Amino acid sequence: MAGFTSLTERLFRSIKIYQDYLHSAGLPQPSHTVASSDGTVNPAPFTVHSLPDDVAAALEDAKEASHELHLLLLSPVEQITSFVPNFSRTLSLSFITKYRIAEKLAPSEKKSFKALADECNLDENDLRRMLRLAMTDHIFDEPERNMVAHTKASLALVTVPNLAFWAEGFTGTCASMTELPVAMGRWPGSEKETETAGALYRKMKGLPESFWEHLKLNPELAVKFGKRMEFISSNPTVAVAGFVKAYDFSKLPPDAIFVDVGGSHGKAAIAVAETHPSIRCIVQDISQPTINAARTNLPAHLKDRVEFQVYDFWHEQPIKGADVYFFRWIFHDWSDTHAVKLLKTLIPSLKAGSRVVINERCLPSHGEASAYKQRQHRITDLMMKSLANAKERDAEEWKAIFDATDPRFKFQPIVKPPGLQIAIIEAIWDP
Ligand SMILES: C[S@@+](CC[C@H](N)C(=O)[O-])C[C@H]1O[C@@H](n2cnc3c(N)ncnc32)[C@H](O)[C@@H]1O
Repeated sequence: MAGFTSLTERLFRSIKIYQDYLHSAGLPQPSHTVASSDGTVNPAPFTVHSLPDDVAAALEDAKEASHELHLLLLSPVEQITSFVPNFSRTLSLSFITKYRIAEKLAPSEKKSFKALADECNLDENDLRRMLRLAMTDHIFDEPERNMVAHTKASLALVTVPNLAFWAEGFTGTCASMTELPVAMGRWPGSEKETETAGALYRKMKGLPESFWEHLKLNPELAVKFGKRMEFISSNPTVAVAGFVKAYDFSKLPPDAIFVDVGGSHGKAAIAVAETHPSIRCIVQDISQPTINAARTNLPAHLKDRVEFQVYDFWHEQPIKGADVYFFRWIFHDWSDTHAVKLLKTLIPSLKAGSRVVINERCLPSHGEASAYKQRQHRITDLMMKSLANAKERDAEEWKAIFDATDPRFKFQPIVKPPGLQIAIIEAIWDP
């Protein structure tokens, strides 16, 4: 664990690199204030500017050092008590997204709490109290008493595609996650998707206990879920482009067959086909409407090389002898027992040398990453637990599910491309 002085020096050094770059590139210094030119869609919502690699690394380093420094500045008691505000802050975001408050305000407009409350059919005092809490995170501003204006963060809820859907869903998931301690005590080690924090929460609301059942019965939620996934995929540290760049395609025959299992709209397959002109891709998904939409939206020049197929991955894999069976964000939705079952459905279709390639998180092992770098992995892991008794896995757990399925799977070294949150996990079939 780094000490106070070294963290301060790191912070000073990395901020200087970032500031010098902004200065030399003629870019504005960081601020929360909406500039007159703001209000347009930011094509790269996760970064304010597109930065050279070394400057992006310095910025990341500054975030990490300031996070650790902040924790060192708190007393041990404050470290504990600061958890309460952390949780409450999600409530104001939940309120803002539920009532679409950000959309009611133009980029450079000032509007009274009263006018906003009237537009949302809410009580003025309730709205003021929630927004004033959000303002402590610089989400909205009160430039003069009782008047509300956008900050860059509140405006992002309007201009960044699907961010508001993601925030609404995420704050809802946080609410159901509060049942985790109860669920873990009631059903220790359960792998059933109906014995979860989410199930307890949904039951209280009279909804189906299984998340997947809930999604199936609620088309409106399914659409929102798709939008949230799209937002998550727009994060460059998890985007499919990162996989395409990092995976060594030279290992495959030039005319390889690449099956994107549970591939949704086929983003991964399309990216592979675009960059590798002789690879043929098949996208499989259980959802007929998803496959229909994906077919309609496929760029015309890929029609010969990207096919779509409705398929339920709990049944035997219909594409025999493919070179790659690719799974992105599939295994983390399922417990270990299910993961083994899923791998077994592939076995009758594998040829010698077929590869199972998984593009998901690989949790850091002990001492591998700082607390700051671990946090998002740990949150996602518990989110999957609360959703369906599913999980994120570390390197040992990934190997264990292949070993438990069949010793003919030869597990390969896991690749963790620098700057990406998601890893490449691979096993080769060796009969
Ligand atoms: C978390 S999304 C991942 C989508 C895609 N791989 C990606 O990276 O964006 C899970 C996908 O699995 C699909 N799915 C769920 N159960 C399935 C099943 N039994 N068979 C095939 N696909 C399934 C869903 O329809 C959804 O598109």
